[in-house]
Amino acid sequence: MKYVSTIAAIGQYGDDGAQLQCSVVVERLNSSGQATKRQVIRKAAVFLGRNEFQEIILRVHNGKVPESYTLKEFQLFTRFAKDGKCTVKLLPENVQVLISDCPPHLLNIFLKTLSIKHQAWQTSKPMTDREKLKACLPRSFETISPLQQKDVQKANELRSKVNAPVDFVIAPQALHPSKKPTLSLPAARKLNKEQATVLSAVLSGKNVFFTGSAGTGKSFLLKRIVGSLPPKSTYATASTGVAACHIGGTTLHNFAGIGSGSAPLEQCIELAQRPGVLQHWTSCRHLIIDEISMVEAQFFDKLEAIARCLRRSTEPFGGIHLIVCGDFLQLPPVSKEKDKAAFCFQSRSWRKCIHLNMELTEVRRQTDQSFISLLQAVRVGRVTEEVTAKLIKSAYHKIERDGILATRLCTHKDDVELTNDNKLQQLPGSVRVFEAVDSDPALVKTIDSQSPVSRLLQLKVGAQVMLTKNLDVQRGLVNGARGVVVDFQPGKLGLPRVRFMCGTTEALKPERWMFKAGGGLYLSRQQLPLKLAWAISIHKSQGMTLDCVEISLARVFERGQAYVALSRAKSLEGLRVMDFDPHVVRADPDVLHFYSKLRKERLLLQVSFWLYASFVLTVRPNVL
Ligand SMILES: Nc1ncnc2c1ncn2[C@@H]1O[C@H](COP(=O)(O)OP(=O)(O)OP(=O)(O)O)[C@@H](O)[C@H]1O
Ligand SMILES: [Mg+2]
Repeated sequence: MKYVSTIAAIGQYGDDGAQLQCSVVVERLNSSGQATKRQVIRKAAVFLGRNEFQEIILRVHNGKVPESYTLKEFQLFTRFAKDGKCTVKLLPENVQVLISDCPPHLLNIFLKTLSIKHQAWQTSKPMTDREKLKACLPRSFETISPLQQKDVQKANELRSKVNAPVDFVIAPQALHPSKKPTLSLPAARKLNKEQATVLSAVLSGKNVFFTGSAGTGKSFLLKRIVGSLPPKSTYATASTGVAACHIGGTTLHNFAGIGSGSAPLEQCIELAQRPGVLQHWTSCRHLIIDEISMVEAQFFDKLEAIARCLRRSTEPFGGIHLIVCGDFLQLPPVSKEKDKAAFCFQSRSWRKCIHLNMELTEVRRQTDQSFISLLQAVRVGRVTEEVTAKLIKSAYHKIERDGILATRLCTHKDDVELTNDNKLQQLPGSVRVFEAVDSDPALVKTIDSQSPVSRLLQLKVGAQVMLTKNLDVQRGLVNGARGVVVDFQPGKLGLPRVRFMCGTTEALKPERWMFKAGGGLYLSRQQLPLKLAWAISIHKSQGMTLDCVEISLARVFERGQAYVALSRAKSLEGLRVMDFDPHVVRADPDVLHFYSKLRKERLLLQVSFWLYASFVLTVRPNVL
C-alpha cells in the first residue's frame, strides 16, 4: 500500500490526528451487547471532523459510501492501541466501531485528538435539537483541526471540576476523578528534516536503505517508521537481539526461521515453510532491518531467494517492501570461517532490492562539534595527530561523579562477565537476587537472546547499574542512563532505589518486554529494567547511548570496533580511553569505496536534500 504519493505530501501523511487508514468492523448491538449486524471493511479510511453544528463526527469510508457517527456519548477502549487497535462504542446508538491494523503512532495521535477535542467541546454549550432546527444550516463535514494548546487547556479545565461528566473511557483510571491525569499535547519528539524525508520516502512505498554515522538517529527514526506502518503486515527486525529490542522487534534470524542460513537453499526453503514460519513470509509486506552492517551477504541473498519462492513472485525480495538501516562503518558481520564475511551491500541481490540510498548527517547523540568531528575522523579510519593527542589525553579524564563509576567497554565477552562478577563480590553487604517472570520458562533461551535484561539480576547497595528502558525521557531516565544502587525499599519486594547521573533518584519497578518468537508467538519477560554496568561488551553496546565510558582498545579485533566504542559516549568529557593506539582504528576499504561511490552518484542532487528526494521519488525510481 502506498501511503503518500509524492514528497509534496511530507507532513501530510496523517499525523495531524484527523485520519487513519486501517481495517474497520462496525457492529450493531442488541440490548444484551451482542452483535446483530456486522460490516467488515478491510481497507477503510477513518476521518475525524465536525458537522455544521460543530459536533465531532467519526466518518468511516469504505471507498464508496461514507458512514458518519456523531461523537457525543461514547466509550473509547484503547488498551491495545500500541498494537494498532481500539474500539469506539457509541452509547445511544448501541453501535461499536472496531478499528484494527492501524499504524500505532498515527492511532495514538488520532485518539489523543479525539479525546481532547471532545472534552474541549464539552466546555462549550451544545445546541439543543430545537436550536438546530431553527438554525437551518446546510449539512457539512469539515476535517478537524490539529490539536492546539487551547484545546488542551479547555479539556483540563473540565477535568479539574470534580463533578465533570465522564461519558467516555480513555483508560480505566479516567473514570476515577482523583486519578485523572492532566492532559498535554502529544509529547512525541519531532523528526528532523532529514528523518522526515526518509519517512516520506518509506511511506511512498520505495525500498529504502538509510545510513549515517553513529548517533544520527537511525534507530530513533526506525521506531517512528514502525509506528507509521500497518502492524499486521510489518515486521521490525535487526541483526542482533539487543538492536531488535531497541525498535520493539525480533531478530532477522527469528523472522526468517532458517537457522543460521548456512544450509543449501532448498533446505532453507523447506525450513521456511514450517507452520508458523511460512506465515511470516506470506503476511509480510514491510520488512524492516536495523543494524544491517552485521548481516552477511550470503544470508541476505538466501532471504531474497526464499521470499521470491514462497511468495510466488519474480519481483526482488518477492515484492516485500524493504526498509534497511545501519552504518557499514560500524561492526561487520561475524564470520565463523577465516575469510572475512561479505557485507550485505556486496550481495548479488542488494542492487535490485534497494531503490533509494539516503544518509542522515545531523548527529543527535553528541552536541560538541569538535568531538563530533573527532568521531567522524575515527569512523573513516583517519586518525590525525590531533585526534590521537585528544584520545591519549582522555586517559586522565575524571569522569566519575557522585559515586557513579564509568562503564568499561570491553572487546571480549569473558572480560565483561569477570569484571561485573568481581566488582559485585567486592562490594560489602548482602546480594539481592531478582528473578524475571517469563511467559514461557521453557523458551528461556529464546527470551535471553532478545531480552536486554537477564533472568537473574544480582544487586547490592553500591552496584553500578544501567537503565535498559526509556522510563521518562524528560527526566533523563533513558535507555543507557548510568546510576548506582543507593538502597532497597523496605518490604517483601525490596525494590532497589537508583541514583542516576542526571541527579534523579528513582525506585525501580519491574517492567515488561514483549518479543516475537517464531510462529507468530509472543513471549514476554518481566524484570527490573537494570543491568550491571561496571562493564559491557562493545558488540552489545552497538546502538547504545552511554553517559560515562571507559574504554580499553588494546584487544580490538574488528574493523569499526574502536569507532563503535568511542561513539557511544555523549561527550569527550564523559569518555576515558585507557591505552589509545592509532593502529586499532580501522575502517574497511570496501565500505569506504561503497560510500564514496554512493556519494558521487548523488553529488548534484545533494544541493538540497528535499529537492533531491522529491526528484528521486517522482522522476527516478532507482538511483543506483
Ligand atoms: N529527532 C530526534 N529528536 C530527539 N532526539 C533524537 C532524535 N533523533 C535521535 N535522537 C536521539 O539521539 C540519540 C541517538 O539516536 P539513535 O540511537 O537512534 O542513533 P543511531 O543513528 O541509531 O546510532 P547508532 O548508529 O549508534 O545505532 C538517541 O538518544 C535518540 O533518542
Ligand atoms: Mg541505532
